[in-house]
Amino acid sequence: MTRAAVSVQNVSKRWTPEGRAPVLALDDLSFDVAPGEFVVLLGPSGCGKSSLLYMIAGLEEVSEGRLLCDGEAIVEPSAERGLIFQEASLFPWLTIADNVAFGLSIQHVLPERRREIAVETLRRVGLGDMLDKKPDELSGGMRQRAACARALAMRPKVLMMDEPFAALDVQTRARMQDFLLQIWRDSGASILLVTHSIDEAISLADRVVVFTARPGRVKTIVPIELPRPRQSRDPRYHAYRDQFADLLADEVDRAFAEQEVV
Ligand SMILES: Nc1ncnc2c1ncn2[C@@H]1O[C@H](COP(=O)(O)OP(=O)(O)OP(=O)(O)O)[C@@H](O)[C@H]1O
Repeated sequence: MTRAAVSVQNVSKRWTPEGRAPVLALDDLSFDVAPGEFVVLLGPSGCGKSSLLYMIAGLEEVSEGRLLCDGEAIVEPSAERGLIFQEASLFPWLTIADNVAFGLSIQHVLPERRREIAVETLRRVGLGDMLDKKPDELSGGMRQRAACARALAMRPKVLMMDEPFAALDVQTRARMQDFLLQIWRDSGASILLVTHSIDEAISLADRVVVFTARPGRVKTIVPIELPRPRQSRDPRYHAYRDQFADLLADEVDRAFAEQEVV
């Protein structure tokens, strides 16, 4: 049997904000991500999606349960598990090529090889002409592609993305989704992507993990059985859209109700 790229086993996360009562963000979550699988996490605001990514990235500890990457317990950050945020977190004082090369220096790649890998990866994401530009000279979509290049250069087994396209306009977002599917196929990495967008989930995912309102639990896991590229005109696409809208409606109501009580 193939080992899961990521295995989430009965994971709970409790945050204890200073001077306030503990918050149970995630409660007894279990699911696996297969090697090369594209999994989307969908759920109402505050249900713990980002918390889960931080824990898989090794930036936060689980309160209970176990997290494994390729059969090994996750105890700290690793180049095997890249994390990309909504706003590309590039160093503004470094060129795009140096931003990509910087991650490789942490991996102890020899300096001459770093530049080569950076150039090669930036070409793959269509930024071969932008090597010596600084991040603020690029558009939002280009900065996100540079952030993808920085993560991909490390050859991660798992690429995690926290609402990576939420700040982009509709057209750029659609192009970035196509771009992401292309690099996903090329790299063979597993992807775990958080989104609030039902359409993004249907366009991208092999499987969608739907979370309940906080504390986040797995409400259901829906495989998207549509050929790629996915056509929003397809009646089956509409059926998925209705299914997710119904699944989320109850949870969003619950999340609001809780906020009103607080
Ligand atoms: N560093 C932290 N310290 C304390 N509480 C936190 C921390 N990070 C998250 N939380 C709390 O955990 C809960 C889940 O937050 P999280 O950001 O993981 O949810 P989310 O599903 O990603 O939300 P959104 O979709 O709005 O980004 C929230 O109640 C949040 O306030």
